Amino acid sequence: MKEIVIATKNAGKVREFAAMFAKRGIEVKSLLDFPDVPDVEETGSTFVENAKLKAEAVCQRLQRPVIADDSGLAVDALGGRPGVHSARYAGEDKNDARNIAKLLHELDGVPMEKRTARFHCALAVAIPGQSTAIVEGTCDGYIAEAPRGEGGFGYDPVFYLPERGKTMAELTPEEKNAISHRAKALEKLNEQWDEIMGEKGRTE
Ligand SMILES: O=c1nc[nH]c2c1ncn2[C@H]1C[C@H](O)[C@@H](COP(=O)(O)OP(=O)(O)OP(=O)(O)O)O1
Ligand SMILES: [Mg+2]
Repeated sequence: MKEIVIATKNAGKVREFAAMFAKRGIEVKSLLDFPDVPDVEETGSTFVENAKLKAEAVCQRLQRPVIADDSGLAVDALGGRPGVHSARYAGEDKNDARNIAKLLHELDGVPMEKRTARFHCALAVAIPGQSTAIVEGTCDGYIAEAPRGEGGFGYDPVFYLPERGKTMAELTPEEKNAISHRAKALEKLNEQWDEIMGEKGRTE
């Protein structure tokens, strides 16, 4: 396999997948390259369900192997919210800055030790004629009291990693791609690659 389609229009995800698959010599395409593919409604109640919905709909349409990523942030003090609603937390327009502002507002007055949170990533791999495979990864941290850093995307500027004394947005792309929920899910996919991809997985 020389090329894989990621069923996303999120440019931040595309950048990270492109960097991580480049190590295997695989080129990443996304729905930004297939503008005619309609949006898939994320009607599931879990990351896994939504990743499956996206991967299977786009695989059905393109008739080739497709990976979808459904991911988000679960904050303990908010009972796991925004969770699967992370992208549209502050409104349908999926605005990162407004999502962060809403999150900080909801956590106003909550002390640092109670601001524990976790990023989740579910990856669904849909291949024509096969059952869909799922891998997952998580990354633990805290919600900072103010945004910091320019890297990454989404909630990265407020996702604080105590062991580094930095937010996810203050890491280099290489550093983020070594520890993120997405990187951990991809590691699991790598371990199962031959099994999942079969003949299609060969690099030649
Ligand atoms: O590494 C991350 N660093 C920061 N924030 C992140 C990360 N990973 C996911 N997130 C946030 C962004 C968005 O608010 C939600 C994903 O929502 P999610 O539906 O999976 O993606 P999306 O709608 O942006 O693109 P698409 O569905 O086309 O893949 O979680
Ligand atoms: Mg989405």
